[in-house]
Amino acid sequence: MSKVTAAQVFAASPIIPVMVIDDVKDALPLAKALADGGINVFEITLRTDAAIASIAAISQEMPDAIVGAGTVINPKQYQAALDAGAQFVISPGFSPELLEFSQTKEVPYIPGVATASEMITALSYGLDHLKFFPAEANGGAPVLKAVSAALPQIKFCPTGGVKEANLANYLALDCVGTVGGTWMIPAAAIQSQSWAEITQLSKKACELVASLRG
Ligand SMILES: O=C(O)C(=O)C[C@H](O)[C@H](O)COP(=O)(O)O
Repeated sequence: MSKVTAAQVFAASPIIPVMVIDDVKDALPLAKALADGGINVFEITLRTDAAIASIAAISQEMPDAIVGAGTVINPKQYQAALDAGAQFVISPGFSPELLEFSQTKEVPYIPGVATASEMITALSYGLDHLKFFPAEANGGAPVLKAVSAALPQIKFCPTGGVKEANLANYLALDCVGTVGGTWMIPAAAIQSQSWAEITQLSKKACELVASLRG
């Protein structure tokens, strides 16, 4: 497991899958299915009890992957994620305490933002790689295009409602570094352990990105 910056996280993969893992036994097969499809940056949401153990398992077994903790909403979770080996921490939003805490850690923090004021607040902490959440509900690519005219120093990871049908709108923007989403990981496929299906969907997503980005 190596140290990475937020810029390296964004550069490492044009797609960051948001992984909801209910059972730690699914962690490795799921991560390997995504990696087989060409995706090796992972956001494991802390919305489940199995998340921390899943981060630890994937970090240990897949040293070439970049493993992140998602939905981190307080410093306690932030620290637990770091202890498990998370290489980046990402949130749907931020709080003053999370921003302060992040300043004491080397592992990069990618806070979620939706407004120009939140973006400016993040910038004041030196954070310029941000999650735009929930992307589609907040106006999607047109909003990012408008906001980046004023704040061109920010790179975004739009997440929330991003899927194959609207991917092109986001990837057309220079301010979009990567996109987050779940469309290549249907919950039913995890439940039925259909790992080949997840590899297939990941491959398709990567091919689509390659064709859009040229
Ligand atoms: O918990 C978080 O921090 C999140 O990022 C919430 C969702 O998992 C993403 O918004 C993915 O949303 P969909 O791709 O629309 O399924």
